[in-house]
Amino acid sequence: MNLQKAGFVGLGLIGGSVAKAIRQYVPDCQIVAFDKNKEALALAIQEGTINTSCSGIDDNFQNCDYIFLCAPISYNNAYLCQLKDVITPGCILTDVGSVKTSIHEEIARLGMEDCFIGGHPMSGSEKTGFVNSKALLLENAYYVMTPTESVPKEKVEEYRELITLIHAIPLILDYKQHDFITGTISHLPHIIASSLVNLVRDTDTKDELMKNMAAGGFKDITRIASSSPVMWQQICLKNKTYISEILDAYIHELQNVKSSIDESDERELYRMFQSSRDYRNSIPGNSSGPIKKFNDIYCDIVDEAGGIAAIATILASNNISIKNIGIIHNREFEDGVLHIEFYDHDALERASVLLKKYHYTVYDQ
Ligand SMILES: NC(=O)C1=CN([C@@H]2O[C@H](COP(=O)(O)OP(=O)(O)OC[C@H]3O[C@@H](n4cnc5c(N)ncnc54)[C@H](O)[C@@H]3O)[C@@H](O)[C@H]2O)C=CC1
Ligand SMILES: O=C(O)C(=O)Cc1ccc(O)cc1
Repeated sequence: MNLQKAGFVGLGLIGGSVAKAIRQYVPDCQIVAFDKNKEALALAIQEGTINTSCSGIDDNFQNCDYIFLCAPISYNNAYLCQLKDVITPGCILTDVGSVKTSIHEEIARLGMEDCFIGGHPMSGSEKTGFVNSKALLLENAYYVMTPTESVPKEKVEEYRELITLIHAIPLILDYKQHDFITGTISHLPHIIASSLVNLVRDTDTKDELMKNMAAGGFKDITRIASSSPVMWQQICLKNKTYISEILDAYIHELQNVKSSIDESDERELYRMFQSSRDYRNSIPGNSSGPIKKFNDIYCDIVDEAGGIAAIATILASNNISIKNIGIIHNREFEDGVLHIEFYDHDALERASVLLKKYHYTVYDQ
């Protein structure tokens, strides 16, 4: 894999995170970027993430090995026409959009299939903007690739290597299959979260008792309702057919629950909660997915000086060596958590038992 120059159109949460990951793992790579937000570009230059800040899709984008489209979906699609005149032979054009069918259709319409591999990192958060971007966002997350039929196989392999290099997990899917899957596991949950929040707002008492009494369950399943409205508006519009189909299936599911409640069907209600609990518990702790064995644990720590040192001391005094340690923030641990990597699985298991004994909350992978 030879990555000398990468271009970014849109340098927000996801574009910024991919650019930072490339900067971290391919430090000599030249990175050029255009974003309509000049502050994001200025910050990216100041932090050393990018080398060149562009005022549009101009000649700076020539000779890129990869160009990443990381703006909201409809802008990515609209920029393809301009990019067609700028990209150099051999350049791979990719995007990070949450929906893939519309960009594949536009690529086909413009006859650009030879250079396009759709992309979608299955990680993110409800936050937006370059300021919130970080290379770690992509770590251990699935990164879906949707190559066209005609893009050279060696280009797909090179892209796969790049994704692995930035510590994400490549997964090749057909773009339609991608849209059906993400419609179910990502787009529907966002719609449910937002509509539930709106239901509470619309039925709350004058003194906002519901809002103030809302407990963990409500907060857990509605965190994503704080996401970018423009992004989710576009996702719903671009994945309209699948989302509509999936909503029908979900409404049917809700109607079944309602019937069970109306009919006081004890057995059916128990079956529903039992089967959902079993399936939910079978989802790996690392929700990004693959059953890949990591020697890592995540541990809550008190936010005060000496918190990390206390843990390091407990481990060291029990002859457990740490390979890597640091605080991370991602979509699973939004408030921050201590990530500890060990050299082997035995060390991980001993550390987990030990830290629990000291009353730390430990999340095993
Ligand atoms: N937020 C998330 O959790 C995830 C988002 N995505 C996809 O990533 C893409 C970007 O989303 P985020 O990074 O989250 O949003 P963001 O709002 O953090 O970043 C978008 C960036 O694009 C720029 N932008 C907007 N319109 C533009 C235009 N016309 N020309 C140039 N730049 C423009 C904005 O200034 C901003 O810096 C979307 O297509 C979304 O579907 C993919 C995975 C996860
Ligand atoms: O924050 C979360 O839980 C998310 O679901 C993030 C997310 C949002 C959009 C995507 O296309 C992929 C991931």
